[in-house]
Amino acid sequence: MTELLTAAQMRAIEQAAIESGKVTGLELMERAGQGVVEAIFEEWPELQSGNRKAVVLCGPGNNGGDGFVVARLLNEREWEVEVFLYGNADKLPPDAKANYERWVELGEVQSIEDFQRPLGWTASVYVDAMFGTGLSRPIGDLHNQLWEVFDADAGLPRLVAVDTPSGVCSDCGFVLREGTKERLPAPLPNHVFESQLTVTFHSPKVGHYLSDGEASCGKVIVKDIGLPRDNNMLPKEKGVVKLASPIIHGKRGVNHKYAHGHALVLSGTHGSTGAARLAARGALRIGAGLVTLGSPRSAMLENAANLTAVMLKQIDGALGLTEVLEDMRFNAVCLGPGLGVRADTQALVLTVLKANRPTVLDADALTRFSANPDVLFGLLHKDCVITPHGGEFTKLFPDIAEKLAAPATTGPAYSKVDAAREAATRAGCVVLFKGPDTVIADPDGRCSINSAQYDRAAPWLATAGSGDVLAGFISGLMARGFPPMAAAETGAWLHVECARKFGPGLIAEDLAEQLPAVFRDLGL
Ligand SMILES: NC(=O)C1=CN([C@@H]2O[C@H](COP(=O)(O)OP(=O)(O)OC[C@H]3O[C@@H](n4cnc5c(N)ncnc54)[C@H](O)[C@@H]3O)[C@@H](O)[C@H]2O)[C@@H](O)CC1
Ligand SMILES: [K+]
Repeated sequence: MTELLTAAQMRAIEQAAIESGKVTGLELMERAGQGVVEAIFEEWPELQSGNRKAVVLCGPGNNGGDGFVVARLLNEREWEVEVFLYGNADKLPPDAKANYERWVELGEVQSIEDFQRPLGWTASVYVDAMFGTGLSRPIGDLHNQLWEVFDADAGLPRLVAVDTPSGVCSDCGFVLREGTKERLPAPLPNHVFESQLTVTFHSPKVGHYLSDGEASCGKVIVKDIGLPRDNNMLPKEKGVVKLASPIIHGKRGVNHKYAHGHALVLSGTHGSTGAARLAARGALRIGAGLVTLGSPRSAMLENAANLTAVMLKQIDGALGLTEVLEDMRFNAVCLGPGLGVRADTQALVLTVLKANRPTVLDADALTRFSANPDVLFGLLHKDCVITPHGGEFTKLFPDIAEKLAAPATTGPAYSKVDAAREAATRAGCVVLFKGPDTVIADPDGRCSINSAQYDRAAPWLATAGSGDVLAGFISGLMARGFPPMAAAETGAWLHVECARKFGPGLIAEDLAEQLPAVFRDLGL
C-alpha cells in the first residue's frame, strides 16, 4: 500500500523525527541528495561513462540544500558540475546553508539569471532543486525563464526534479500561477518544461498523482531517507491519502450463487439500453452471483435480444421497482447509465435510496439532480457510491467545483483530493470523482487516488461506455458484500487494469472480458 503525503504531513514527519533526536535535518538532507544521485545512475546507467557534466539549479530553501548535496556528490564522482542559485545565499536556512558552504569549497555558484538556453544540451543531466514542498506562491519570471530554456524545440534534456518539479504544488499537482482565469495543468500547452525523472523522499506526494502529474514529473522514484513509518506523527484531522489498490479475494468454498449476491441494474427505455447492459455484464464478470437487468416494457425486446447470462425482468417505473425491491435477495442496485434525465429517473433514484440497499448512482441518476442536489444528498446513505465525472461533479457540487477550478495562486492549493473529501462529507456517501486521477473519498475521511498515469497509464479508457462498466464493476462488488469504499477502490483499480490488459483499440465491451485474465494475474 502506497501512502501519498501532503507537504504539511511530510513536514510533520520530518520535524517529529528531528525532535526525537534520532536524526538531524542535515543527515536527512544528505540522504535526500544521495537518493537523487542514486536514482540518476539507476535510471541512466550509461551516465557512468561518457560526458560527466551536470547543471544543478538550487533554490532558496531546503530543496536547494538537496541540490548542493547532489552537486558535491557528483563532484566526488569526478563530474564537472555547474551550480546556479536562485536567491540570496546569506538567507538560506541552516542545513541548506551548511551544504552551500561545503559546495563553495569545491566550485562556483552562479546566479540563476546567468542560466540561459545553451546551444544544444552541453550537460548530461540538469537537476531542478529550486522549490519542493515549501512552494507557497508562483515562481513567475523564473518559470518563464526556465520554460524558455527547457523548451521542447531544443529536445528534452535529462531533467531531474528534486522532490517536485519547481513551480508545481506538491499538494494539488497544478502549477501555481498568477493572472490566469483558470488552473493550468503542467505543462502549459506549447510550453514544455517536463522533468524526465522526479526523485521524492520517504513517500510520494499527493500532487505527483493529481492533475497532470505525469506530464510534469515524468517518472516518480521514491527514496528512503531513514524516516520512521509511524503515522502517529501525522496531524490527526485528515487521514493519509492512499494509492488505490485492489482489496479482493477469490470466491471461496462451494457456495450457492446467491452467496455472491444478486445485483439489479436498471435499463433506460427503448433505444437507450446499451449502457445498462454494459454495467450489468461488468457486475456479472466481477463476480456477482446473479445479475438482473430491470427493463421498462418498451425496451424488453431490445434487451432480451442482447442478453444471455444476465437475467431480464420487466420493471415499470417507481411502483414496479418498489415491488421488486421487496425481494431482499437484490442486495445491490446500479442505476444511471442510459436512464435519461426525466422525472421518472428521479422517482427511481428516490425509490432505490429509500429501500436502503447498497447502491451505485452514475450518469443520468446524478445529472437528474442538477437543479436540486440537496434532495439527493438528503437521501444518500453510507452504503451508496456516486461516480461523477468532472461535468457531473460540477452540477452536483458547483461551489466545490468552483474552488477547484479557481487559479492555484498560493500553495498548498485546494486539490481534487480536498474537493472529493468535501463532496463525500456533503453527500454522506462514497464519492468517486473520475479522471486519469480518480479520487475516491468517504465521509469518514478515507481517501485514495486510483491513478491511470505513469506505469498504469490507460489512455484507451477514454472511450464511450467505459464509465458504465465501472458502475457495473462497483455494484457487482457490492453485491458480493464489499463495503462501498473497498468496492469503489477495487472496481476502479480493476477497471484500469482491464484497459491495460487489452491495450489500444479498446472499446467498452472489451473491459469486462479482461477480468478473468486480470484475476488470474492476481492469483485469484
Ligand atoms: N530537513 C528537511 O526538512 C528536509 C527537507 N528536504 C527538502 O526540502 C524541501 C522543502 O524545503 P523548504 O521547506 O525549505 O521549502 P522549499 O525549498 O521547497 O522552498 C524554499 C522556500 O522558498 C520560499 N518560497 C516559496 N515559494 C516561493 C516563490 N514562489 N518564490 C520565492 N520564494 C518562495 C518559501 O519560504 C520556502 O520555504 C523538500 O521539498 C525537500 O526537497 C529534504 O532535504 C529532506 C529533509
Ligand atoms: K524541485
